[in-house]
Amino acid sequence: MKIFTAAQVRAWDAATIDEQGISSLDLMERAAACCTEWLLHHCPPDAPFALFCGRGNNGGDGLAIVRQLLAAGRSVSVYVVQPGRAASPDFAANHTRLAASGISIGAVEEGAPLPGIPAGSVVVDALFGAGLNKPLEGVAAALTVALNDSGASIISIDLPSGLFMDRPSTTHAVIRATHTLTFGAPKLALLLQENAPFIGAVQVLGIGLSTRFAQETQSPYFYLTNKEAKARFRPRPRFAHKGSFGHLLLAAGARGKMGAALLAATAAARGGAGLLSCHIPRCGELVLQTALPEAMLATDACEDFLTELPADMDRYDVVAIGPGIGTSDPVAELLERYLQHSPGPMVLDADALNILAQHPYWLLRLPPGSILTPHPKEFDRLFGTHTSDFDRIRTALDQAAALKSAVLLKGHHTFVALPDGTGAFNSTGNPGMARGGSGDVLTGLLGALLAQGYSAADAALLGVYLHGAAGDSAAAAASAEAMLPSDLILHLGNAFRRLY
Ligand SMILES: NC(=O)C1=CN([C@@H]2O[C@H](COP(=O)(O)OP(=O)(O)OC[C@H]3O[C@@H](n4cnc5c(N)ncnc54)[C@H](OP(=O)(O)O)[C@@H]3O)[C@@H](O)[C@H]2O)[C@@H](O)CC1
Ligand SMILES: Nc1ncnc2c1ncn2[C@@H]1O[C@H](COP(=O)(O)OP(=O)(O)O)[C@@H](O)[C@H]1O
Ligand SMILES: [K+]
Repeated sequence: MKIFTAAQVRAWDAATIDEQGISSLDLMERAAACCTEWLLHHCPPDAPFALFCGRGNNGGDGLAIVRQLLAAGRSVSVYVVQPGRAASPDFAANHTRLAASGISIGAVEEGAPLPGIPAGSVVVDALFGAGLNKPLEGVAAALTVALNDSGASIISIDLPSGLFMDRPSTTHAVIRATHTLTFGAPKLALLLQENAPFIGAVQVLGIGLSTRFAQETQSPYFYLTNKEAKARFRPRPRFAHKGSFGHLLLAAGARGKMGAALLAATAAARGGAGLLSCHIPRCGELVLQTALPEAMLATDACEDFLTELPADMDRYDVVAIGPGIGTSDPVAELLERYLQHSPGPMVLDADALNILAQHPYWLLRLPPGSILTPHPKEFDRLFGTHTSDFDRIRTALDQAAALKSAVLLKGHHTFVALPDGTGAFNSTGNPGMARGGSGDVLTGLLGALLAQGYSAADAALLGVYLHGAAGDSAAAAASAEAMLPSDLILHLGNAFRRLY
């Protein structure tokens, strides 16, 4: 599913109107009907609604929703911000239709007291949507702050008012929605970690926008859903043998951090690598051999941490390195040797990324076709401080192209920057995965997918999707509260089955 810019969203509406021979007012009615249906199904049956409308088409949606809620027999109050000022034609048409019903339409005016919100009301925010072109100020900003402070549930139509679609919004007043009902496809701003305080739970409402426009219009960003993951998945051929699926070398662990190595190794084994060898310090030998008999060991001479390259590096196809290795000087020197001698693409995670942050020019040695898996802190250590996620995703795309590798930015909607200049936001995963160890599982899985011959782009997209899907399966079984990162590994089978 593609993610469009504000200009493309406007063009999408226009193409739909043109293609379907309908008026923009008809499309507004359809969008409003989808919102009304959602509200009727998801809000308490006896809750009164309080709608706050701007004077653009977002406000027009709001007025149409009011009319539809009234027709459904619900109690509704409605306010328009500065109603005497210029309005869009479709707003005006809906205003006339609503006024004809006899309902009193309140006004929110500069300098006048703001309307009170009866306890238990559901607030619907239809102030501004995709047309926002400057930060909220004056009465709109004051109303936004008051609605946020009211404690009421707020359902935002299309976007939380005050949130820009494709640039940062963190320094001015923005509605803090409980739910955002957005039209057609998720918008860029709704996928970024920095906007988490504003967007609440996002619901994408299909309002029958043109599929032809969506297919034909280019966008650098897409939403990684089951469809995109399935398109990249290759089932194991019936006559395959273990040599068909590559040999992964996983370099992980140090004293006290062997859990990270075990999680990554088990995920690599379940992720489908044909052969798995683990380069671990001596202290981990017994636990690895006992807990994961499927793994071969390339045990380091050092008891407590990794110090030397395993012999015969050519035996391996892919190297995954980082979970739990520490950042001491000997380990850093070893990472440099790994970068020099890796026989194929690499997955770099955790401490490997922190070491690289200290030696950024080592990145030049990264084999093309590799995958870097930073979370936002590791990302900033590696590529410099960023003040916004919009900048981070741009840097990720630049780095992916320069390194000819995939660069992740992990989070609720992990961003996968691909070497071809496009990037995907993941649709799977849940807060039960916000635990130490979840990232180690991803590293093992990505290594296994690379070992099986997937390109960096396909491995990164599939790995991130499967990891989140395993998380969703684990949460369904054990709850987001009680699930463990090791449950992700047990549920990888369910995740793979979603791709059949
Ligand atoms: N047929 C369609 O297209 C459909 C559209 N749909 C709906 O339309 C929404 C987009 O509507 P929209 O383009 O009219 O913009 P909207 O967000 O209502 O803003 C209104 C105007 O406010 C102004 N303004 C901007 N920032 C401001 C600020 N900070 N403070 C004060 N004023 C500010 C600015 O006008 P300006 O001031 O620049 O003259 C802007 O034009 C979309 O999100 C969806 O809900 C659906 O019905 C589906 C069919
Ligand atoms: N709220 C969340 N929603 C979805 N996925 C999440 C969430 N929190 C964490 N994750 C996922 O869990 C993993 C955590 O990785 P990381 O931060 O490296 O942790 P660690 O290496 O300590 O386990 C990432 O893949 C991330 O996308
Ligand atoms: K809105």
